[in-house]
Amino acid sequence: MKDVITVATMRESDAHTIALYVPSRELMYRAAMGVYQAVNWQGKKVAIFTGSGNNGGDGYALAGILADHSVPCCLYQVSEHYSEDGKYYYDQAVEKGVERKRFSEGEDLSRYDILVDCLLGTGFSGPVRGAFQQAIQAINRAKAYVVSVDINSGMNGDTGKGDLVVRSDLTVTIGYLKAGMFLGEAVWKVGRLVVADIGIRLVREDFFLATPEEMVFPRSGLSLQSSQVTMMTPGEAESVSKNGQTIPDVAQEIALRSQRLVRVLGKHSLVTDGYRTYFMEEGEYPAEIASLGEGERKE
Ligand SMILES: NC(=O)C1=CN([C@@H]2O[C@H](COP(=O)(O)OP(=O)(O)OC[C@H]3O[C@@H](n4cnc5c(N)ncnc54)[C@H](O)[C@@H]3O)[C@@H](O)[C@H]2O)[C@@H](O)CC1
Ligand SMILES: [K+]
Repeated sequence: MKDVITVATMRESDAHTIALYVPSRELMYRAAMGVYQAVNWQGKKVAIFTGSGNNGGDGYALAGILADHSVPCCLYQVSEHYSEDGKYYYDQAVEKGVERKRFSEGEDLSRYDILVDCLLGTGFSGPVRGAFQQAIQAINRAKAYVVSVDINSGMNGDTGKGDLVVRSDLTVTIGYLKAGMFLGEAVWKVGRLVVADIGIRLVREDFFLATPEEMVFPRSGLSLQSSQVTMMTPGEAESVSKNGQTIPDVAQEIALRSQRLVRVLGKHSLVTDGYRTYFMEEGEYPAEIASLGEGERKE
């Protein structure tokens, strides 16, 4: 079972891990290494777009790792500000001779094979401001393969919403899957999704991505083992409604994104096939689900 968490949980878990277990600089290096390992960079021309926070810092650390592996890359800085750890890895990248540019509108990006989006991560809120708007537009216009780090820039990590959002071919999310990646418009913005495990200790669990074997209906013992079923969200109604969504909304959207059945556990359970959402009293299950076939009944 994989955890799917909110931005608040991610940020609290980051802080908890840094306070007790792993220095933040080490976590940033691990994040960048996770991105490095998720992509085949050899022979590619790479541009990394960096913002002002630690998401930008991941980009600076990645630039250093690429330099160590003789992959040419250019840093496009969209802000002149750095986080503390970001500045550390920026200085390292400079020492390693990485090319750097201030991003300006109308930049010709046609020579790059891969664009890396390190503009905005879990610290993003509100509408995209200033030069970040032009940078997101430029990334989305380009023909290159786009890799978003942690969260597609401009996307709300809890709701999947955003007026101006990077469209990625691959999103390497740091630590844990974020709920917004399965909701709303995220369906159209996130290509492939992978998780880079960097050793973050979770402070709480919000949602789960479950294996089919974990989808056993009470009383009947019906187990949905078909490949159609992998997602389960026992998220608390309270935390879901913070995003202005009802539980059926959340389940339905996650189902649409994942093309899987979704079950929200609780006193009343809920199952959706991506088109319709079924409410169930404890111990019940809808006839449509039951008719999935004998072969799918648990022995
Ligand atoms: N130490 C940690 O907490 C770790 C953080 N990591 C990375 O750091 C990210 C979080 O870093 P931060 O908390 O610094 O936040 P971000 O880097 O996501 O963004 C914060 C920056 O964006 C700016 N910003 C916020 N909203 C904006 C808007 N609407 N328009 C334009 N600019 C806006 C803020 O002024 C701030 O400078 C994660 O997504 C992840 O990529 C990873 O390196 C792992 C460790
Ligand atoms: K990003």
